[in-house]
Amino acid sequence: MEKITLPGIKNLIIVASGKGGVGKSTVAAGLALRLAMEGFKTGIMDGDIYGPSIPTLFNMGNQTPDYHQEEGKTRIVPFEKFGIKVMSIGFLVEPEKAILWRGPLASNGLKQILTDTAWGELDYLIVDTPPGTGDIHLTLLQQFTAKGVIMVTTPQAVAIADVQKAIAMFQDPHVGVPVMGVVENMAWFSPSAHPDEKYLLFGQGGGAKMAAQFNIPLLAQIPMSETMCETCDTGKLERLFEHPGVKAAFDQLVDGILNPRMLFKGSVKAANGKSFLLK
Ligand SMILES: Nc1ncnc2c1ncn2[C@@H]1O[C@H](COP(=O)(O)OP(=O)(O)OP(=O)(O)O)[C@@H](O)[C@H]1O
Repeated sequence: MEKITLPGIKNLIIVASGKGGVGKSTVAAGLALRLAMEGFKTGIMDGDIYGPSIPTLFNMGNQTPDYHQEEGKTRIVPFEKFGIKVMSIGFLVEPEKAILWRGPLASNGLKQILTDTAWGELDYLIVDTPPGTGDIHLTLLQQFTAKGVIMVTTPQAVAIADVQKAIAMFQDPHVGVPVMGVVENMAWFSPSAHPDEKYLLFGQGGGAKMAAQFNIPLLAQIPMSETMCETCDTGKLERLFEHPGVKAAFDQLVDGILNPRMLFKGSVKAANGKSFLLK
């Protein structure tokens, strides 16, 4: 099947997780914000049809976008906040209605919003997806040209097991989109008043072990902090990087996306998914 390349969009990155509630939307929003701070033209598309959280994270609930005509076609005008173009399925469909969408209706809905939004020229479009590996992921991966998928997990064994299943699907030759790496969120608790302290609430090493298993980079380990939860739930995204540990983790994530990363001794994996040996 011929893949759709969204005109004007240089890199489409999909953020996925095996399990719900691991912080996928927070990672997608933080990544978009960090890329925009780096000077990249950035957009975020909330494709989490069954629980769109981007409007909350960006403090933009209950807004309805405008439409305009472009070359004879009706286009949805994305919102803009923190220099990021923002679109969410939550701006267009009432959550109670979206939850009833199944299979092709859900995938076609997302496909239409992605293609009908007037994104303009973007260096990066970050797409937040529902948890798991459903029709929406298959549509995105099989029908759109994407740079790759970032997998978000928490360190616990139950979360890791679900992510393993998801990575196996993304790496299937019929899907064929590179998994750019793993982000371990809530890797440890680090109180805002004592950001140097680390409390390993959910164990240690889960993300690293999984990255090694699939030979993909561990892009970042994001600490859990009480202010991060409040920042996100009250839409104060601009304060996300006040915690030095959180800032360092997002710096590392962006670095891992922009530059090839060391994987194991002697081998390097580029963000395009190709591995090569270091001489
Ligand atoms: N590192 C963190 N520290 C503290 N709280 C966090 C962290 N990451 C995420 N959270 C909080 O956890 C909750 C779930 O995060 P989020 O909505 O990003 O998860 P999700 O995986 O996208 O969920 P869903 O399955 O609903 O799509 C939110 O309240 C968020 O603020």
